Amino acid sequence: MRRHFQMTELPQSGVVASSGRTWKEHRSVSLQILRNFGLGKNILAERIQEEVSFYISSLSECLGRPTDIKLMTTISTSNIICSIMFGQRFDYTDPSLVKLTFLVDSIFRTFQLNGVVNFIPVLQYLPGDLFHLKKLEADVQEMLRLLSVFIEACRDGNKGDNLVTEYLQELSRRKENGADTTMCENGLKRLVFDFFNAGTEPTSTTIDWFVLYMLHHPDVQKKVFDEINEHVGTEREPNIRDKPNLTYLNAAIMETQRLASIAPYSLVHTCPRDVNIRGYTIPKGTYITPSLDSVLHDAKIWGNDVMSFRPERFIDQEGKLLTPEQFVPFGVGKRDCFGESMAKAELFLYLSNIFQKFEFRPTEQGNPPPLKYHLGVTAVPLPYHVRIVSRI
Ligand code: HEM
Repeated sequence: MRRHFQMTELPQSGVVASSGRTWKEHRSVSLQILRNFGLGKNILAERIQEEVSFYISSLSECLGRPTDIKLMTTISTSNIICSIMFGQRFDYTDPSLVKLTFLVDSIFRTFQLNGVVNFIPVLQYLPGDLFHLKKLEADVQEMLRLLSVFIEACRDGNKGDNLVTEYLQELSRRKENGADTTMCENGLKRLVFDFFNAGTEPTSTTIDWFVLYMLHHPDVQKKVFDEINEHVGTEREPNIRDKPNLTYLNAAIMETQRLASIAPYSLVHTCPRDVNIRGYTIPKGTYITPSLDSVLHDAKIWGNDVMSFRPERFIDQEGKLLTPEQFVPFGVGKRDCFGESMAKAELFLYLSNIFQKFEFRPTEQGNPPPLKYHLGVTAVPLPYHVRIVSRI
């Protein structure tokens, strides 16, 4: 179960923060819709690949000069989720998309900070905005307003495959059949809000961390490129069918997810009933904050070099990729990440394509930016600049 957030404007539905019947129905309907669009198949990969081409063009415009790639990356990953939800992608300078991207960043930054208000609700009545609750409310309202415009634009039905139209059609079908459903207009709004946030920021932040680690480990960056060069070459773009052959890149992505541990406290759960674990009773309704860090950074699992960046730990002696069960960046159990397979396809396609075409260097030779981060819902590297050099 999820906990109930102290938010006034956000409909209590969708997938991320709902529980019980509402969660079950919204998760399964969404999964069905995304499967019809090709989740887990190459059709979705082709949509991602198309967006990656636009991203590469954008990076190409920044060659040679110090560049902060974060905004571009977030806009690009949000475009993939837009194409799924609304059946269209947007130009990187589209004012609504740029605004939405800033709002995602702001919401992820402030959500964890004001979490304390959920544990001690009386704090929300303190004067001022110490826990940024008012700011969060304003950001959420603005995001809902902008997303509602995109939702409305889907109602005329000429946007191609999209989640909004499919949801509305399924809702009508269930109503016509007299089904007892939790689906409703507010449920759609909340679903779109959930997917826009969850589907944009963690992927973009992982790419941001990967590039940062490559600045610190040029030897790893070289091996990533050499592997791409050997198995794909530079004449064609890497595609999803290359994934099984690029073992070192896959391992470097996993090592980034392990070490950066971008969702260190996952999402808060609520205990659905009294549970007894090793002699301790956890009463029904207790908030549970899973610590993914405690697994991803456990020296007993990963060895004494647990805090070093070493992709080889995910490769066995025969050169095959290892996926230990303790590799849990997407959470575990029934409420694990809904978008795991999509995120894995995105990370592979973005990173194989950009590291095939570019070398990323620190702006000051031998002096990479610090591995420091801001902790909100996710751990986001502090803004940094890179110098992008073309390999082709
Ligand atoms: C590298 C990228 C990503 C990471 C590291 C990540 C990680 C996570 C984590 C840790 C959770 C919480 C699991 C729990 O509560 O136990 C989660 C939930 C979720 N994620 Fe992701 N995620 C990523 C990308 C995505 C994408 C691309 C989507 C696209 C739709 C997505 C959609 C969701 C949703 C809807 C939930 C809530 C699931 C539920 O409550 O049933 N995520 N994710």
